[in-house]
Amino acid sequence: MKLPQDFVVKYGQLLGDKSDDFFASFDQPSEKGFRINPLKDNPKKIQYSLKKPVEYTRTGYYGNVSGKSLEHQSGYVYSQDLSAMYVAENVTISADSKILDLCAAPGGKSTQVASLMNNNGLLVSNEINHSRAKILVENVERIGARNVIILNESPAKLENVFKGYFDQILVDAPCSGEGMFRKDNNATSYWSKDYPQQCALRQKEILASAYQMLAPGGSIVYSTCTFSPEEDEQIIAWLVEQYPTLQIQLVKKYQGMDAGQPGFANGNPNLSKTVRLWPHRFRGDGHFIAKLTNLTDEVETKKPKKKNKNKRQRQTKNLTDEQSKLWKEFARDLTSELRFNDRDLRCYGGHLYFYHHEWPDISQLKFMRPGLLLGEFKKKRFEPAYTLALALQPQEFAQTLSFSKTEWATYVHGDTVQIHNEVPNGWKLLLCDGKPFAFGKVVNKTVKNFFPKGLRFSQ
Ligand SMILES: C[S@@+](CC[C@H](N)C(=O)[O-])C[C@H]1O[C@@H](n2cnc3c(N)ncnc32)[C@H](O)[C@@H]1O
Repeated sequence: MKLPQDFVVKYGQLLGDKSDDFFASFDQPSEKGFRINPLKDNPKKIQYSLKKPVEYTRTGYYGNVSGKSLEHQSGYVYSQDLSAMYVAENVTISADSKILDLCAAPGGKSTQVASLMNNNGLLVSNEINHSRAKILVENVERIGARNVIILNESPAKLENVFKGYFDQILVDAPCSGEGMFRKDNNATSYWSKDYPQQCALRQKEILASAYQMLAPGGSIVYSTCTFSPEEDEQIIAWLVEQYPTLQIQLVKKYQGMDAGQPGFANGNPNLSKTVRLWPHRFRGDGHFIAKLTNLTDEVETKKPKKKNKNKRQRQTKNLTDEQSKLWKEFARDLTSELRFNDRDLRCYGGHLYFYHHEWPDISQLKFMRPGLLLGEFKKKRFEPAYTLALALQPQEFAQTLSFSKTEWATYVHGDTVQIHNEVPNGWKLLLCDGKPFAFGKVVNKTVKNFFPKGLRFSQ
């Protein structure tokens, strides 16, 4: 690979006699990894080999998964770089954790955190870029978590709502992406000598917002997929100088992982508690990870919320009597805990969501998914969402219908499926190999297709 000349000079100086190995690593293929999803029923019953677990993760394995497989479509597996999958392992998760993933698209880390939360607490997954936020929605919905809100906001806007709120904040920052050179040849074309410094300015702004949203005792996990000291050790050195209540925590180093280098910044010895995953020393594409805990016990008073009368407010209202009746009719086939109390149901523009009544008010923010999408009200009927199907275990819906792999392929392609035995008409949770993958509606031995149009694919 042709690396930018300034890059070669810079890392030649920083790495000395190790730099040849570093440069050579860009010509080696990336080794593949994937994670399984403990939110699913029988998460290990998949076609992929689980013989090679990734030792520094709870759910990671070496190997390649196909984006067109049943396991991928139904959210049982998620393909992820071997170094990227160590980041979320450093987020502390407890039963009622409030967690923010501030720079979340396409969703590698959000899906990992959500899959480890066991549907407890709250994950707010945010992405500033709208088209990337749509991809985030697709990826997060597939894993079937019930405790995720997906937003499309700038970090500064989030501060108005979430000041001092989160126990854990993940900042997987936009960066100069040097760890992407191997995968994406284009990544070298927008790299320049000054690029890391420009990225560092943006990272500081993002972290300043993150700090405002951190609860006393809470932690920030900061990561990049780049090697530049300006965006790694120097950012952490700046952060602890700027916010003295933050203390750098030790990130555990497994085989092939190196300590962050104090000499790459201001010499603060605590920087060696951070971790560097170099591509010539480790099997992934490369990452930097730091964890900092907020040792203050002061809770700043909330800023009063400014009301902007000209701003278009989304319509947020609870259910009409008719909507409530239609939902209850459908929910009879759900297990009792999933019938949801009215106070945990919200309707936005005809779409029904599960939104726990104790979650904060997000009506002034741009949201992509205000909670778990349950379905949509259409002229005097309720149509359950694909998202709900993926959030269910087979035993949680009374009406199921099992498909063969061929029938599954027909359905995800967008076609109807004929059935040969007597099955009562109505909504069915469709299963293949025991895995819920969509809702379908049986009408006189035909399963009408409700697979989302934008997600259809052929084998
Ligand atoms: C490294 S990527 C995140 C990858 C993601 N965490 C994952 O694991 O799939 C960084 C993200 O930050 C977003 N971003 C860019 N500028 C930002 C800003 N000023 N504030 C917050 N996020 C920003 C980018 O759109 C991008 O999606």
